Amino acid sequence: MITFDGVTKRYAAGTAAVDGLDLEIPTGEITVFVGPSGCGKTTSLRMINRMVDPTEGRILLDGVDVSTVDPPALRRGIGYVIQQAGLFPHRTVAENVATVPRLLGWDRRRARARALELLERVGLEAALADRYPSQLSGGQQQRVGVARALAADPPVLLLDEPFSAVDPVVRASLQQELLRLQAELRKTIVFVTHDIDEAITLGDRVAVFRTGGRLAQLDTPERLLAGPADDFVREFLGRDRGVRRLSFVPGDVARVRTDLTVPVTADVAAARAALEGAADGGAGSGAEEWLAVVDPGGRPLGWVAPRALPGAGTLAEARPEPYGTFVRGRDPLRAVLDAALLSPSGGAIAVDGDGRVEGVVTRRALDEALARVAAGAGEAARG
Ligand SMILES: Nc1ncnc2c1ncn2[C@@H]1O[C@H](COP(=O)(O)OP(=O)(O)OP(=O)(O)O)[C@@H](O)[C@H]1O
Repeated sequence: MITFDGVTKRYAAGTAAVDGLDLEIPTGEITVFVGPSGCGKTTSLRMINRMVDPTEGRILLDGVDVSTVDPPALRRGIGYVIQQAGLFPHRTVAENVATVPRLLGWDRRRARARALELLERVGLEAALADRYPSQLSGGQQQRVGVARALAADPPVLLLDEPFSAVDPVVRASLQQELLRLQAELRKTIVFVTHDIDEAITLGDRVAVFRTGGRLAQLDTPERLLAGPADDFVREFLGRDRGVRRLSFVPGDVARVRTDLTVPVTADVAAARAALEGAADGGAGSGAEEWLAVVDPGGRPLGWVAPRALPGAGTLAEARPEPYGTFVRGRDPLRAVLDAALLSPSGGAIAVDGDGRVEGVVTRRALDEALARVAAGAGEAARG
């Protein structure tokens, strides 16, 4: 755990870059510092590894005041990655990654083996190990930067806008890669960005800073989206806050019905009987619900409206309409909504991890789920 205890930083010019910061950063989680330019994110980050020392207050790392620790010793336990990766241009990729192990006295062979292992971990081919940084793409350089920071297996990682110099597609893949790595490594990560979407994607908790180096709100992404503390945070979170919040609500809050799925080989009379049965089953208005037609392998073929059922024969005579799917038990409610918006039925087809149909979320069930989420947002806002 990293604790900021009444931390203020004033540079010579006078005004505070960071002002009275109290903050706890839990072990094994990603905490993101986000806020507009100049709000003191980088200064706060650099006080953790003593690249900057506070004017007032203390920073504790697992209870130890970092001002009492010799900076080189402190930094051995803290990996650090900056924008543009900051690689040594005249050292190869493997030498860059092996820098800290070599400083720690590892022999050349062991340090190289560790470097190669880490390059693989961050998704780089071993063939890149003997190139120089200038021979890599921006995204590859950032991966090397992350590998280098991980080389001595430090418990803490400080990442200062590490992905901001790469294009959005590469950036999204680096973000996913970091989340995958973190699921394995469980480091204590402090990540600085000015991009609120990046903060929401990566953070277990997000600290929103306002200009003047003050903390505006510290919360989980979900709670931040549901209940911004004030107008500054609300503005900073930007548009689509309600829909974005659905990414944090499990899709399972929407009830899945199994009585509206019919195989394409079923005959129309049986399908009609299924609809009548659904109506009698207390679920309401079954006779008006659309049916999800599945192929013999259990995969979806599309929706059929009751009024579009053929007069006789099997459902193979019907013309299925477009559909969207979500993976039950995995995807968030946002994916259920998205799937529903791709379907003229207004409902979503639930599939398992192999794409086989498990049931459907009807329009009505989705409405009920959204209403519950909206009620929850009201509670979060009232606090
Ligand atoms: N070495 C320094 N000397 C004087 N002032 C500084 C120094 N470093 C930062 N500042 C000032 O402190 C304030 C906070 O800077 P900091 O770099 O921490 O902000 P930031 O939130 O990381 O901004 P950005 O997103 O633009 O990088 C700014 O007003 C900046 O001008």
